[in-house]
Amino acid sequence: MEPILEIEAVSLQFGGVKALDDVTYHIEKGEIFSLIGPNGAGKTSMLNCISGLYQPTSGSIRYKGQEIVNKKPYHRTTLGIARAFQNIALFAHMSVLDNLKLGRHTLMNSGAISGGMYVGKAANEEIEHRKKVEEVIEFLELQDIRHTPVGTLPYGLQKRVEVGRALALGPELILLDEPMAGMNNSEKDLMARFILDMHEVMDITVVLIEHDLGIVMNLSDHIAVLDFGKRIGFGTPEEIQKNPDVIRAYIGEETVI
Ligand SMILES: Nc1ncnc2c1ncn2[C@@H]1O[C@H](COP(=O)(O)OP(=O)(O)OP(=O)(O)O)[C@@H](O)[C@H]1O
Repeated sequence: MEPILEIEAVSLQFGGVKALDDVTYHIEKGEIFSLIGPNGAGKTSMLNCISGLYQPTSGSIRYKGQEIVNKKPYHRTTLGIARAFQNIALFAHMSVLDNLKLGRHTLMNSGAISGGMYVGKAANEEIEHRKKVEEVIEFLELQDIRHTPVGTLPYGLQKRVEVGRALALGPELILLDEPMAGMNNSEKDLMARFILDMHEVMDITVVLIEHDLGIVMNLSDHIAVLDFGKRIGFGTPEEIQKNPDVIRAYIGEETVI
């Protein structure tokens, strides 16, 4: 298996706080990879470094062999990296369909002027956008709510649309920050199935932050564990469950690994 993402010696400092401290691991193409760790361990900071929201203080992030650490977030999106946020980043008054369409705006090549000059090219782009959005609506079973304003939907469905917004970008690598937070068990099971299908049917590499360790152990091919910004574990679910540093880090947490 070839790595799709290589994180090497990444550190991120906020004043006196080391959010990430010399973290190294890699993610293989086509796998489901989870980032776990106690609260404040640096998981979201790591996703922010991968998506380009934060610039690491030092270290390297290579995507398909290419250094991306200095690339802007939208550039990373065009390379195939999409992100669903922990706190839903949708337009509440707009419909599900419009939120998904808007997500694809970053990928539009034909601006207003070029769109006017090259009608054919713009029209083709529009058809391509619609096709992708419809594919996501079908995949995430959003048909019945396609015209519903997102703000009126129950929380679990809003989370699903948030994942859909990232999926509509047609990524090769999707970053999911707690996509099941606040969901009941049946909603969690459904989201787990969508994640498995993203990987099996759509061939997307998935990076997941999730607090429910049962789900993490069931879904993941590999896991990296962070604690106080440091990598304290990296391996298969079986290896992680036996890792004494990981067990120690979780003592005091309510969860049993
Ligand atoms: N923009 C920021 N400014 C200052 N400190 C920050 C910033 N972002 C994160 N931190 C700090 O970095 C550390 C890691 O935070 P981060 O949110 O990455 O952890 P986490 O593992 O995602 O936590 P949780 O599970 O609670 O979401 C924390 O001490 C946090 O306060």
